[in-house]
Order: sequence, then structure tokens, then C-alpha cells
Amino acid sequence: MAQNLGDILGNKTFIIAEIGQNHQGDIETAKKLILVAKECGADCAKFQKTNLTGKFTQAVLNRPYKSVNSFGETYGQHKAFLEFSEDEFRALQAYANEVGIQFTASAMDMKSLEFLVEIGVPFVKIGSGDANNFLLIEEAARKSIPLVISTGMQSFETVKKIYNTVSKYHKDFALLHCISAYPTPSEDINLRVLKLYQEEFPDIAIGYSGHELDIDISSAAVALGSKIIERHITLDKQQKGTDHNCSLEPREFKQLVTNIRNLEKALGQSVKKIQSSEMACYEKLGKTIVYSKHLLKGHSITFGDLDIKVAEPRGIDGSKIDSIYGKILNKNIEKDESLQPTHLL
Ligand SMILES: CC(=O)N[C@H](C=O)[C@@H](O)[C@H](O)[C@H](O)COP(=O)(O)O
Ligand SMILES: C=C(OP(=O)(O)O)C(=O)O
Repeated sequence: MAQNLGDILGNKTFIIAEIGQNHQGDIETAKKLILVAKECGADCAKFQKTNLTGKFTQAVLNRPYKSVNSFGETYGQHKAFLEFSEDEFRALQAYANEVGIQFTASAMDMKSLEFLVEIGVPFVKIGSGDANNFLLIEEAARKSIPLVISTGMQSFETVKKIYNTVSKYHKDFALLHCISAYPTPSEDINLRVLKLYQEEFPDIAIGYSGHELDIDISSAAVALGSKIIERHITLDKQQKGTDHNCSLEPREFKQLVTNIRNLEKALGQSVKKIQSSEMACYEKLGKTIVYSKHLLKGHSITFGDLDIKVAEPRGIDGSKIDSIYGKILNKNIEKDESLQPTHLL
């Protein structure tokens, strides 16, 4: 195994900019998208690699594709228009290297898997369309290359089968929760599936590949423990193509990255303590123990003698009140005076 997935992902949320086929079949647009992905702060620029006869039957390739999103008369012509050659893929990989962003693609058939392994991508993505393709999954697992596998359009039984299949070879893989609806309605997303995956598959990274319209839900997926976030990126949502409208334009993608990085800081650690940033407020409004009435030297403090107020000078913290009862005063006291340890015998 070249590099393990843990090293590739690092300590922060790993953010994949899915360029997919949003390049409109144009290599210069694809390069622009790689650059924009880098400028937005994504960790990885991802494409889709397809060998048409490896992925589709001839009948599907011949099927008329009459859609506003179609780039050809038949589905085969449409897909061929959007597909880059191996040389073009190598050129894109070299460009990503130059720009300084990781480069990979989803392998949508066996030949594409072979090709991606050959060109040395850091990990291979298996998209939801292949999450039930156990011929491809098993072969990919045998390759000993890290895998990131999306699980849209699958039952939980199939997801467990993916986990068990890859686990026979190694644990260097991640599963992404995904709903393959473009765009995905909120009520279908069920982000709680992330918890289900985390509990069922505790020894691998769990992430989220989103196709919803906004960025909030993908940020929330990070709060729920997603280690990987994948979102489509586009230069312009209004363009022709199935994925553009649920993709993020550069401004939104950048905002998503900012949100995620801020959220990571905010998630912090499960340690409850007073932060130094709270001290200004604590000094101004934090409450301390004061006397609720005039009391004489020798008095034994009892319930009703004390109050908890914002007072000056600050005295003993309000949380300590129970430890004061029964203590004897060594001086006379005025109402509202802050209780100090020096007042007690
Ligand atoms: C499931 C899956 O592969 N989904 C991919 C990833 O999200 C999509 O990018 C599809 O390739 C795209 O929506 C297909 O659109 P058309 O059929 O117009 O080429
Ligand atoms: C289909 C893909 O992704 P997802 O299932 O995560 O949308 C893909 O990566 O090609």
C-alpha cells in the first residue's frame, strides 16, 4: 500500500471537490476547476473515470438521451463527449501536482480502476453507482490502494457487505453516507446514518458525500463526526449538465471550507473548564457570596444569612455556598458585603 488512508486524510476533515463531469468535456475548464478547488481550500480535486463499454451495456449506450442536460443524441455519445482520454487524465494529474492539490477519480469500471492504480492516485473513489458492484469492489480491495466508497442507492445490508468485503483485505478504506438524488431533499438525507455507520464500522473513517443545494447540512455532517466531506464544484450552476444545480460555486465552496475549519476549532475537546476568554465576563458579571444582612462578630452563619450577587470586591464563588454554613464570623458585617475567607474563624 503506497500511503495509508489515515496519512492522506490527516487530522482535519478531508474535503473533496468533486469536479465529476462539470468540466463540460473541456480540458481547460477542468484545469480551471482544479485551480478553483485549490483556491477554495479543498484537499482533493476529484474526477470520474469511465471506460464506456466497461460501465454500460451497448443497449444503454445506444439509448436516446433527450434531456436539457444531454451532450449527445444517445447516452453513449453524451458520455463520450464528457469523458477525458487517459492522456488528458495524466495532464490533469500533472496540473493538480503543479497547483498543489491531491488528484483522484472514481473508478467506474475495471479498466478505469486499473488505469487509476497505474497513474498512482493516492486513493480510488468508488461512487454510489458501483457500491453494489462487488466485482469492482473486491478487485479494488485486492489492489491494496486506499479506497473511499460512497453508499448512495444501497440498503444497510449492502453497506455491511461492502465493509466485510474490503475488510477481508485491509482496513484502509472509508465509507461515505450519500443519497444519490440531485438535489437531495432535506428529509431524505438522514444525517443520523453517520452515527449508525460510526457504531457499526468503528475502525474505519466515515464521511459524507452531499448532493443537497446548500452548505449547512454538509457542515453539520462534520459536527456529527464526518472525517471526509465531498461536494460537487462548478464554475456556474446555470450551465447545462445534470450535476450543476446541486454543485457549489467557488464562493459557496470556499464558505463551506471556512465553516468546516471554524467548526473543527469549535468542536474542540470534551473538557469543561472556564476559558481564559470568559474571564472578562466573569470579572464583570460572575456572582460571589455576599451577606444578606447586618451580622455580628461570633455569629454562626446559617441559611438566610447569605446571598449570591454581582459584587465588589469579588468574594468567594457562589458555587461554594454550602461550605460556608456553620462558620463563625470574626468581625461585624454589613449587608451586601462580599464574604472573604478572612471574615471567618
Ligand atoms: C451515481 C453517479 O454516478 N453519480 C455521479 C456523482 O455524483 C454523478 O456525477 C453522475 O455521473 C451524473 O449525475 C450523471 O449525469 P448524466 O447521466 O447526465 O451524465
Ligand atoms: C458517484 C460518485 O460519488 P457519490 O456516490 O459520492 O455521489 C462518484 O464519485 O463518482
